[in-house]
Amino acid sequence: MKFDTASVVSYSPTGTTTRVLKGIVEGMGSKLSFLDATLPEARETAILPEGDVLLVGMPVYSGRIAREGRALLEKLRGDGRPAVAVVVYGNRHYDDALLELGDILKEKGFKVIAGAAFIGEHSFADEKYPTAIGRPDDYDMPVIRSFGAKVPKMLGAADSVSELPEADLPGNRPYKVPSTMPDGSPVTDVETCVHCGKCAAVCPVGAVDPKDPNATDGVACTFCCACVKACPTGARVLKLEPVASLGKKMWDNFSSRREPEFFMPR
Ligand SMILES: Cc1cc2nc3c(=O)[nH]c(=O)nc-3n(C[C@H](O)[C@H](O)[C@H](O)COP(=O)(O)O)c2cc1C
Repeated sequence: MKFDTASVVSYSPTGTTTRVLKGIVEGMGSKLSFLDATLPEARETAILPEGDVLLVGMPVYSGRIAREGRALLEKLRGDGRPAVAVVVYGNRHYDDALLELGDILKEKGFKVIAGAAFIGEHSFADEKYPTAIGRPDDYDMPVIRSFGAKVPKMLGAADSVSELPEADLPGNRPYKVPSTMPDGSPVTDVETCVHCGKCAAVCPVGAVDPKDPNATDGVACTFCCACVKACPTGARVLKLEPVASLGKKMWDNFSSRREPEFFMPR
């Protein structure tokens, strides 16, 4: 099948999903247009991708794809084109997220030919409770590229999209009901804050007031921890309980290394 260009759509508050997608694209070896739709302006002005194949990556939040990412996918139109669904999760599990992503892509008119679940540093990880810290790492990257390399092979083996088999993605319907996060968005230590504004600049939902980071909109906050990870002085932290203990809870229960999984017809 003729395959010249790939389009990539990413939503990635702490950057691990984007790193995974870039690795896949390296493995695919194709020309591409990369849409990082993490920040609100990018989501609003998103120009819908038009490549021969679409690659979509979303982080897993509470066993589902992240809410803001889901809203972005509503804008897509497949017109029968093939798509690859990728979820990135923090070493607990991805539950129904990959199935959900595949279902949305199908609903939008794509043919989902492959899916994968990769592991990324947990949003709540820190030096003390380092769940999946540094992932995707040097062991993951060749695996990620090898997944990418399989995509052009699959496409090349078929004469048309109708000949391409659909991927069977894992998960259950109805999907898991995401747990509601308790109150407790990140706070800023005024003594160590240097007022650089990075916390506000990286927030995917515009919840942080650049003039006063402690005036964070706790309703809009998705607990993605982009602000915490971007803070150059460590002033921005998850401090309020019970959210502050989630990092420890993850480490206590989900520190055994999980490995990437591919779902594509043989
Ligand atoms: C609110 C929230 C919920 C999460 N839920 C899960 C989960 O259900 N399973 C899991 O393994 N990781 C979970 N994570 C971790 C993220 O999926 C993981 O850190 C991912 O790499 C973040 O992607 P990003 O760097 O592209 O933002 C959650 C993170 C957040 C912020």
